[in-house]
Amino acid sequence: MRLDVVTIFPEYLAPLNVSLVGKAAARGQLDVRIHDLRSWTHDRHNTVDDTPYGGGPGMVMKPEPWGEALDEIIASGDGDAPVIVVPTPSGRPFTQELAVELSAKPWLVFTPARYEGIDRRVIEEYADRCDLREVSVGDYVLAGGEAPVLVMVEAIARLLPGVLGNAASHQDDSFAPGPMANLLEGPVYTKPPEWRGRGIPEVLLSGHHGKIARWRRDEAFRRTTANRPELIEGADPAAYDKKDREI
Ligand SMILES: COC(=O)COc1cccc(COC(=O)c2cn[nH]c2)c1
Repeated sequence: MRLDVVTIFPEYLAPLNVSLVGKAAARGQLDVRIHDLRSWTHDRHNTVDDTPYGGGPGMVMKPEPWGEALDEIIASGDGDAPVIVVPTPSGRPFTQELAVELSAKPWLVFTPARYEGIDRRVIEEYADRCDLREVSVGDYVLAGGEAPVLVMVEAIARLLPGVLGNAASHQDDSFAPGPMANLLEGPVYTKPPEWRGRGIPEVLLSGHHGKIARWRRDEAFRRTTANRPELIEGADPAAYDKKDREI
């Protein structure tokens, strides 16, 4: 997978060259290219923003630098068009499902904005030419889209085959499809068997895999009901019972 990011803060994306994503890039599974938007400005001050038409607070990112940047990046591909991902509070929610969909794409271009956002005509121009997704990582407003890019790239890259150590790990992800879909993960424990007077739930020491699976499902239900009740109506308890019978 090729990943391009266009930003006025390239140093903000440095973490993409370390840990999980860094290793995948080193192994050639990921081709990460960080671009400084100001490379496509031509004035003495490398201007990327201007005052908003219609007035109002803050500044808007000018269309010209984005247009030159995206034209050059898209032209550098060997024919196929990238999916352009625009982090924005007003986008569709970033979900595990979307992470899975994007992890199957050969090329993603992220366009994190600063200020009050990018001139709308840039989005219209590239939505006409590419598969463009406006995506929100949460219902809050950040100073820029760079942190959302780090979040989305990590969620996507860990799904790439061989990038996450144990391939089985993401079957049990929260929100992963299947009978445990839409449930939050339950609690996890490891050695020592007692820590500050706190032990381990007996069932986890029983070696009875059926009981352990049921306990984990019940704990996931309990935690989801407590923290994210809105996810429960999507769950189908009958599917869980069927799953237990299969064990
Ligand atoms: C067309 O899209 C744009 O112009 C982007 O506009 C903005 C405006 C303000 C802030 C941001 C950065 O993203 C977030 O704050 C964000 C993403 N997810 N949750 C919060 C982006």
